[in-house]
Amino acid sequence: MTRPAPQDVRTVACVGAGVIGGGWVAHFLARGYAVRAWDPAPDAEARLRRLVDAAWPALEQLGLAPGASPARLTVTGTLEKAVSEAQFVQESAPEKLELKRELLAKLDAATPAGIVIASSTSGYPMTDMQTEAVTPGRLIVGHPFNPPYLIPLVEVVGGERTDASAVEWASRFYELAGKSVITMEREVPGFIANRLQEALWREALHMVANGEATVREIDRSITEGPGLRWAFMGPMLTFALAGGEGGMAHMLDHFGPSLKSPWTRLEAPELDGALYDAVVAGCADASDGRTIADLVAERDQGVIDVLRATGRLPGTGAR
Ligand SMILES: NC(=O)C1=CN([C@@H]2O[C@H](COP(=O)(O)OP(=O)(O)OC[C@H]3O[C@@H](n4cnc5c(N)ncnc54)[C@H](O)[C@@H]3O)[C@@H](O)[C@H]2O)C=CC1
Ligand SMILES: C[N+](C)(C)CC(=O)CC(=O)[O-]
Repeated sequence: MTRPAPQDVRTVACVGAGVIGGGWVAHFLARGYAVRAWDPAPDAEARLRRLVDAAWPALEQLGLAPGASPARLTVTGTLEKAVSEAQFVQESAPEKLELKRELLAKLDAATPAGIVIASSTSGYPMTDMQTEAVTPGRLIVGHPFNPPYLIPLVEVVGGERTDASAVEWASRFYELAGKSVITMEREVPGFIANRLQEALWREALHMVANGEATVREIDRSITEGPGLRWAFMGPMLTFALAGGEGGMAHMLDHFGPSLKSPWTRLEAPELDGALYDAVVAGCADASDGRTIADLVAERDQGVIDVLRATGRLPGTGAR
């Protein structure tokens, strides 16, 4: 067993370096880790370095750990080279179950014994992904939020064959790496936050499909409405306040019966060509000429402003 204490980790490997893998790379670099990354795409290194460069101004605003630098990123030519000296591995390959199964088995074979390997999956249970691994006890889900270098939350959960010690180790490691961790005691479909987001997203798609609301209206309904509260108070306590001095008990007495009103559709809509085109066109319209890079910069600044305003700028921690 070569698992270091979480506070002794110096080198992490990121396998799969797209939107989320790249975001993890930026996060770990900013936290002062040496990062070894591997991605099979021919243009992966250039893409990854562009992502890190674009994220760095935001990370500088948050405060870098001593010694943190993009120069501590090594992009390797093989998966084996990325993980051979890693003290933690974060997998962020495409969301395809068979691919994840094979990749996690490969990572398990190539990573030194005992080192914890986390998957960024948005929803596959680890039980379904760890089927091919020889030592599945060290495989966990560490589900981040985009961008991982700014959104604190990580949902951590193991599968049926995961050792409890790996879940505990990963939760502590992520905390030390500046994340806000929810450690789940058992596998739940969609984890917690994604299950909530998916419900909202499903209803948004129904409204676009039925011409009930535009993409722009849907986004504004959140940013000018409930989203302002959700940045610092979740939906439960927010609704407790809807009950006035009677709190949640009065809220339930008052509005509980309307839970049965047919406001929501529950079944996902068919993502047919018309809905696909309407959502893509609606987003282009709502972008008002801003490029994806413009929107990333705007989002990053917005998240930093909210974290600062609510007193939640993370400490940088020393390595
Ligand atoms: N995009 C998002 O908002 C979020 C995504 N996730 C999860 O993160 C994971 C990655 O998603 P994205 O970064 O969005 O996808 P992406 O498409 O941006 O990146 C995937 C990367 O994996 C690489 N890749 C392809 N085959 C591979 C293999 N066999 N081994 C290693 N790398 C391989 C691709 O070249 C690509 O660079 C998925 O499991 C996804 O569910 C989690 C949270 C949020
Ligand atoms: C769209 N998504 C399901 C991949 C999103 C996530 O998994 C988390 C996030 O960043 O909102």
